[in-house]
Amino acid sequence: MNNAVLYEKCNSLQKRDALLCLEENASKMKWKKNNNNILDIGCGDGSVTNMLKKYIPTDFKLLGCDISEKMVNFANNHHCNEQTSFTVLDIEGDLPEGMKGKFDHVFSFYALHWIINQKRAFTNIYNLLNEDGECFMIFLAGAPVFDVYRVLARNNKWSKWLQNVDRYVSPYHDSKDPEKEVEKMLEEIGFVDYDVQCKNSVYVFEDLHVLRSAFTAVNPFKIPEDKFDDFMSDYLDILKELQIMTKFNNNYETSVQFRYRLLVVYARKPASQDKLLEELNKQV
Ligand SMILES: C[S@@+](CC[C@H](N)C(=O)[O-])C[C@H]1O[C@@H](n2cnc3c(N)ncnc32)[C@H](O)[C@@H]1O
Ligand SMILES: CC(C)=CCC/C(C)=C/CC/C(C)=C/C(=O)O
Repeated sequence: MNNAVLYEKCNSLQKRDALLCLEENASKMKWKKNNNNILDIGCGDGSVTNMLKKYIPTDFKLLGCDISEKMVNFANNHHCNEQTSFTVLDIEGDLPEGMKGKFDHVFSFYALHWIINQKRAFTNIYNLLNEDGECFMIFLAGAPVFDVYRVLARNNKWSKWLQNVDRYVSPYHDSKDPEKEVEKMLEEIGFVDYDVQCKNSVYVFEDLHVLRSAFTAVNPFKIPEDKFDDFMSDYLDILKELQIMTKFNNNYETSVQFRYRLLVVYARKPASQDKLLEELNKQV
Protein backbone atom coordinates (compact mmCIF):
# COMPACT_ATOMS: atom_id res chain seq x y z
CA MET A 1 0.00 0.00 0.00
CA ASN A 2 2.05 2.92 -1.17
CA ASN A 3 -0.16 4.47 -3.80
CA ALA A 4 -0.64 7.84 -2.10
CA VAL A 5 -2.90 9.26 -4.84
CA LEU A 6 -5.35 6.37 -4.50
CA TYR A 7 -5.11 6.31 -0.70
CA GLU A 8 -5.91 10.02 -0.47
CA LYS A 9 -9.13 9.43 -2.47
CA CYS A 10 -10.21 6.30 -0.63
CA ASN A 11 -9.45 6.84 3.05
CA SER A 12 -12.92 7.93 4.25
CA LEU A 13 -13.08 5.14 6.84
CA GLN A 14 -9.67 6.02 8.30
CA LYS A 15 -10.43 9.76 8.25
CA ARG A 16 -13.82 9.31 9.90
CA ASP A 17 -12.31 7.32 12.78
CA ALA A 18 -9.39 9.72 13.27
CA LEU A 19 -11.83 12.64 13.45
CA LEU A 20 -14.22 10.89 15.86
CA CYS A 21 -11.37 9.93 18.21
CA LEU A 22 -9.74 13.37 18.08
CA GLU A 23 -13.08 15.08 18.79
CA GLU A 24 -13.47 12.88 21.85
CA ASN A 25 -9.91 12.89 23.17
CA ALA A 26 -7.74 15.77 21.92
CA SER A 27 -8.99 18.33 24.45
CA LYS A 28 -8.14 15.94 27.34
CA MET A 29 -4.46 15.87 26.39
CA LYS A 30 -1.81 17.83 28.30
CA TRP A 31 -0.89 20.52 25.78
CA LYS A 32 1.93 22.95 26.47
CA LYS A 33 1.34 26.67 25.87
CA ASN A 34 4.35 26.88 23.53
CA ASN A 35 6.60 24.71 21.39
CA ASN A 36 4.51 21.54 21.16
CA ASN A 37 6.64 19.01 19.30
CA ILE A 38 4.36 16.49 17.66
CA LEU A 39 4.97 13.29 15.70
CA ASP A 40 2.43 11.38 13.59
CA ILE A 41 3.58 7.80 12.98
CA GLY A 42 2.48 6.08 9.75
CA CYS A 43 1.29 9.37 8.28
CA GLY A 44 0.54 7.91 4.83
CA ASP A 45 -0.50 10.62 2.34
CA GLY A 46 -0.46 13.24 5.15
CA SER A 47 -4.17 14.14 5.02
CA VAL A 48 -4.90 12.92 8.56
CA THR A 49 -1.67 14.59 9.81
CA ASN A 50 -3.02 17.78 8.29
CA MET A 51 -6.39 17.31 10.05
CA LEU A 52 -4.59 17.07 13.39
CA LYS A 53 -3.88 20.81 13.25
CA LYS A 54 -7.48 21.61 14.14
CA TYR A 55 -7.01 19.87 17.50
CA ILE A 56 -3.62 21.17 18.66
CA PRO A 57 -2.48 24.56 20.02
CA THR A 58 -1.19 26.98 17.38
CA ASP A 59 2.42 26.92 18.59
CA PHE A 60 3.61 23.56 17.26
CA LYS A 61 6.08 21.73 15.09
CA LEU A 62 4.52 18.71 13.43
CA LEU A 63 6.49 15.87 11.87
CA GLY A 64 4.78 13.05 9.98
CA CYS A 65 6.73 9.85 9.39
CA ASP A 66 6.14 6.75 7.34
CA ILE A 67 8.07 3.69 6.20
CA SER A 68 7.04 4.41 2.59
CA GLU A 69 9.17 6.93 0.75
CA LYS A 70 6.39 7.38 -1.83
CA MET A 71 3.89 8.34 0.90
CA VAL A 72 6.39 10.73 2.49
CA ASN A 73 7.13 12.44 -0.86
CA PHE A 74 3.41 12.87 -1.53
CA ALA A 75 2.80 14.23 1.97
CA ASN A 76 5.71 16.68 1.63
CA ASN A 77 4.43 17.83 -1.78
CA HIS A 78 0.90 18.44 -0.48
CA HIS A 79 1.12 19.39 3.19
CA CYS A 80 4.62 20.64 3.97
CA ASN A 81 5.01 24.18 5.35
CA GLU A 82 7.01 26.06 8.00
CA GLN A 83 5.45 24.09 10.86
CA THR A 84 4.83 20.74 9.20
CA SER A 85 7.14 18.29 7.44
CA PHE A 86 7.40 14.59 6.69
CA THR A 87 10.23 12.07 6.88
CA VAL A 88 10.87 8.38 6.28
CA LEU A 89 10.98 6.30 9.47
CA ASP A 90 10.32 2.63 10.19
CA ILE A 91 8.77 2.60 13.66
CA GLU A 92 9.80 -1.06 14.01
CA GLY A 93 13.46 -0.26 13.20
CA ASP A 94 16.38 1.59 14.80
CA LEU A 95 15.59 5.17 15.82
CA PRO A 96 17.85 8.01 14.69
CA GLU A 97 19.61 9.31 17.84
CA GLY A 98 18.47 12.87 17.04
CA MET A 99 14.78 11.90 17.37
CA LYS A 100 14.99 10.26 20.79
CA GLY A 101 13.21 12.15 23.58
CA LYS A 102 12.23 14.95 21.20
CA PHE A 103 8.43 14.73 21.11
CA ASP A 104 5.80 15.97 23.56
CA HIS A 105 2.97 14.21 21.74
CA VAL A 106 3.04 11.17 19.49
CA PHE A 107 -0.01 10.22 17.41
CA SER A 108 -0.67 7.29 15.14
CA PHE A 109 -3.78 6.55 13.08
CA TYR A 110 -4.51 3.25 11.35
CA ALA A 111 -0.83 2.29 11.15
CA LEU A 112 0.14 0.15 14.14
CA HIS A 113 -1.82 -2.95 13.05
CA TRP A 114 0.73 -3.16 10.20
CA ILE A 115 3.50 -3.80 12.74
CA ILE A 116 4.41 -7.37 13.68
CA ASN A 117 6.85 -6.53 16.49
CA GLN A 118 4.48 -4.51 18.66
CA LYS A 119 6.82 -4.37 21.66
CA ARG A 120 9.59 -2.90 19.54
CA ALA A 121 7.30 -0.26 18.00
CA PHE A 122 5.82 0.79 21.35
CA THR A 123 9.28 0.87 22.97
CA ASN A 124 10.37 3.14 20.13
CA ILE A 125 7.36 5.38 20.78
CA TYR A 126 8.36 5.53 24.45
CA ASN A 127 11.91 6.48 23.46
CA LEU A 128 10.72 9.15 21.02
CA LEU A 129 8.75 10.84 23.80
CA ASN A 130 10.06 13.51 26.06
CA GLU A 131 9.64 13.01 29.82
CA ASP A 132 5.95 13.51 30.63
CA GLY A 133 5.19 13.17 26.91
CA GLU A 134 2.02 11.40 25.85
CA CYS A 135 0.83 9.30 22.96
CA PHE A 136 -2.53 8.63 21.39
CA MET A 137 -3.16 6.05 18.71
CA ILE A 138 -5.92 4.13 16.99
CA PHE A 139 -5.41 0.89 15.10
CA LEU A 140 -7.31 -2.23 14.08
CA ALA A 141 -7.60 -5.08 16.56
CA GLY A 142 -9.77 -7.37 14.46
CA ALA A 143 -11.60 -7.13 11.17
CA PRO A 144 -13.23 -9.55 8.70
CA VAL A 145 -10.89 -8.31 5.99
CA PHE A 146 -8.14 -10.32 7.74
CA ASP A 147 -10.25 -13.52 7.63
CA VAL A 148 -10.78 -12.93 3.92
CA TYR A 149 -6.99 -12.62 3.41
CA ARG A 150 -6.52 -16.00 5.11
CA VAL A 151 -9.18 -17.72 2.99
CA LEU A 152 -7.63 -16.27 -0.20
CA ALA A 153 -4.20 -17.48 0.94
CA ARG A 154 -5.51 -21.08 1.05
CA ASN A 155 -6.73 -20.85 -2.55
CA ASN A 156 -4.13 -22.30 -4.98
CA LYS A 157 -4.93 -19.52 -7.43
CA TRP A 158 -3.72 -16.81 -5.00
CA SER A 159 -1.45 -18.56 -2.50
CA LYS A 160 1.68 -17.59 -4.46
CA TRP A 161 1.01 -13.89 -3.75
CA LEU A 162 -0.31 -14.36 -0.22
CA GLN A 163 2.44 -16.60 1.19
CA ASN A 164 3.22 -14.17 3.99
CA VAL A 165 -0.44 -13.50 4.75
CA ASP A 166 -0.07 -13.26 8.55
CA ARG A 167 2.43 -10.45 8.10
CA TYR A 168 -0.60 -8.34 7.13
CA VAL A 169 -3.10 -9.55 9.73
CA SER A 170 -3.40 -7.39 12.84
CA PRO A 171 -1.34 -8.95 15.69
CA TYR A 172 -4.54 -8.72 17.81
CA HIS A 173 -6.94 -10.28 15.29
CA ASP A 174 -6.97 -13.66 17.08
CA SER A 175 -6.73 -12.21 20.56
CA LYS A 176 -9.56 -12.84 23.06
CA ASP A 177 -8.58 -9.75 25.04
CA PRO A 178 -6.62 -7.17 23.00
CA GLU A 179 -7.09 -4.51 25.71
CA LYS A 180 -5.31 -6.64 28.30
CA GLU A 181 -2.50 -7.55 25.86
CA VAL A 182 -1.82 -3.91 25.03
CA GLU A 183 -2.06 -2.83 28.68
CA LYS A 184 0.45 -5.50 29.71
CA MET A 185 2.88 -4.36 27.02
CA LEU A 186 2.53 -0.67 27.98
CA GLU A 187 3.11 -1.52 31.66
CA GLU A 188 6.22 -3.57 30.84
CA ILE A 189 7.66 -0.74 28.74
CA GLY A 190 7.15 1.78 31.55
CA PHE A 191 4.18 3.84 30.34
CA VAL A 192 1.81 5.23 32.98
CA ASP A 193 -1.78 6.55 33.06
CA TYR A 194 -2.63 4.34 30.11
CA ASP A 195 -6.15 3.89 28.86
CA VAL A 196 -6.81 1.13 26.34
CA GLN A 197 -10.22 0.61 24.80
CA CYS A 198 -11.23 -1.88 22.17
CA LYS A 199 -14.34 -0.51 20.47
CA ASN A 200 -16.77 -2.31 18.19
CA SER A 201 -17.31 -0.17 15.14
CA VAL A 202 -19.18 -0.22 11.84
CA TYR A 203 -18.51 1.57 8.58
CA VAL A 204 -20.92 1.35 5.66
CA PHE A 205 -19.41 1.31 2.17
CA GLU A 206 -22.14 2.76 -0.02
CA ASP A 207 -21.56 0.34 -2.88
CA LEU A 208 -19.08 -2.28 -4.07
CA HIS A 209 -17.12 0.22 -6.20
CA VAL A 210 -16.35 2.22 -3.07
CA LEU A 211 -15.44 -0.95 -1.16
CA ARG A 212 -13.22 -2.12 -4.03
CA SER A 213 -11.31 1.20 -4.12
CA ALA A 214 -10.92 1.27 -0.32
CA PHE A 215 -9.63 -2.29 -0.37
CA THR A 216 -7.27 -1.63 -3.30
CA ALA A 217 -5.82 1.42 -1.52
CA VAL A 218 -4.65 -0.69 1.44
CA ASN A 219 -4.09 -4.02 -0.33
CA PRO A 220 -0.59 -5.22 0.68
CA PHE A 221 -0.41 -8.10 -1.83
CA LYS A 222 1.32 -7.73 -5.20
CA ILE A 223 -1.40 -9.25 -7.39
CA PRO A 224 -0.58 -8.74 -11.10
CA GLU A 225 -2.79 -6.07 -12.67
CA ASP A 226 -4.33 -8.43 -15.25
CA LYS A 227 -5.45 -10.76 -12.42
CA PHE A 228 -6.84 -8.11 -10.08
CA ASP A 229 -10.47 -8.23 -11.33
CA ASP A 230 -10.51 -11.98 -10.76
CA PHE A 231 -8.90 -11.51 -7.33
CA MET A 232 -11.59 -8.95 -6.39
CA SER A 233 -14.33 -11.25 -7.64
CA ASP A 234 -13.02 -14.06 -5.37
CA TYR A 235 -12.71 -11.53 -2.53
CA LEU A 236 -16.40 -10.61 -2.89
CA ASP A 237 -17.40 -14.30 -3.12
CA ILE A 238 -15.64 -14.91 0.20
CA LEU A 239 -17.46 -11.96 1.76
CA LYS A 240 -20.68 -13.72 0.75
CA GLU A 241 -19.51 -17.16 1.93
CA LEU A 242 -18.47 -15.80 5.33
CA GLN A 243 -21.79 -13.92 5.43
CA ILE A 244 -19.94 -10.63 5.86
CA MET A 245 -21.92 -9.39 2.89
CA THR A 246 -25.49 -10.72 2.92
CA LYS A 247 -27.09 -8.93 -0.02
CA PHE A 248 -25.42 -8.90 -3.40
CA ASN A 249 -26.32 -7.97 -6.95
CA ASN A 250 -24.05 -8.08 -9.95
CA ASN A 251 -24.39 -4.34 -10.59
CA TYR A 252 -22.12 -3.59 -7.68
CA GLU A 253 -25.00 -1.59 -6.14
CA THR A 254 -24.97 -3.27 -2.75
CA SER A 255 -23.94 -1.38 0.35
CA VAL A 256 -21.62 -3.34 2.66
CA GLN A 257 -21.26 -3.07 6.42
CA PHE A 258 -17.68 -3.36 7.58
CA ARG A 259 -17.71 -4.41 11.28
CA TYR A 260 -14.42 -4.22 13.13
CA ARG A 261 -12.73 -3.76 16.48
CA LEU A 262 -10.69 -0.61 16.90
CA LEU A 263 -8.07 -0.15 19.61
CA VAL A 264 -8.01 3.39 21.02
CA VAL A 265 -4.92 3.86 23.17
CA TYR A 266 -3.62 6.69 25.34
CA ALA A 267 -0.41 6.47 27.42
CA ARG A 268 2.09 8.77 29.11
CA LYS A 269 5.83 8.51 29.66
CA PRO A 270 6.51 9.38 33.31
CA ALA A 271 8.48 12.47 34.28
CA SER A 272 11.51 11.99 36.55
CA GLN A 273 9.58 13.41 39.52
CA ASP A 274 6.93 10.69 38.99
CA LYS A 275 9.67 8.08 39.32
CA LEU A 276 11.10 9.79 42.42
CA LEU A 277 7.66 9.87 44.06
CA GLU A 278 7.13 6.22 43.24
CA GLU A 279 10.47 5.34 44.88
CA LEU A 280 9.60 7.41 47.97
CA ASN A 281 6.17 5.75 48.24
CA LYS A 282 7.85 2.34 48.11
CA GLN A 283 10.14 3.30 51.00
CA VAL A 284 7.29 4.59 53.24
C1 LIG B 1 -3.59 2.86 6.43
S1 LIG B 1 -2.26 3.94 6.33
C2 LIG B 1 -2.69 5.19 7.51
C3 LIG B 1 -2.28 6.55 7.05
C4 LIG B 1 -2.76 7.71 7.92
N1 LIG B 1 -2.23 7.64 9.24
C5 LIG B 1 -4.25 7.75 7.95
O1 LIG B 1 -4.83 7.62 9.04
O2 LIG B 1 -4.87 7.93 6.90
C6 LIG B 1 -0.97 3.06 7.18
C7 LIG B 1 0.39 3.68 6.96
O3 LIG B 1 1.31 3.07 7.86
C8 LIG B 1 2.55 2.98 7.21
N2 LIG B 1 3.40 1.99 7.88
C9 LIG B 1 3.32 0.65 7.81
N3 LIG B 1 4.32 0.07 8.49
C10 LIG B 1 5.06 1.09 9.02
C11 LIG B 1 6.24 1.14 9.82
N4 LIG B 1 6.86 0.01 10.20
N5 LIG B 1 6.73 2.35 10.17
C12 LIG B 1 6.11 3.49 9.77
N6 LIG B 1 4.99 3.50 9.00
C13 LIG B 1 4.47 2.31 8.63
C14 LIG B 1 2.18 2.61 5.77
O4 LIG B 1 3.22 2.87 4.86
C15 LIG B 1 0.94 3.47 5.56
O5 LIG B 1 1.25 4.68 4.95
C1 LIG C 1 -16.55 -5.75 4.42
C2 LIG C 1 -15.08 -5.69 4.38
C3 LIG C 1 -14.31 -6.89 4.73
C4 LIG C 1 -14.51 -4.57 4.00
C5 LIG C 1 -13.07 -4.31 3.92
C6 LIG C 1 -12.91 -2.88 4.13
C7 LIG C 1 -11.51 -2.42 4.12
C8 LIG C 1 -11.02 -1.83 2.88
C9 LIG C 1 -10.77 -2.52 5.20
C10 LIG C 1 -9.39 -2.01 5.30
C11 LIG C 1 -8.82 -2.38 6.59
C12 LIG C 1 -7.42 -1.88 6.70
C13 LIG C 1 -6.33 -2.88 6.67
C14 LIG C 1 -7.24 -0.55 6.85
C15 LIG C 1 -5.98 0.21 6.99
O1 LIG C 1 -4.89 -0.33 7.24
O2 LIG C 1 -6.05 1.45 6.91
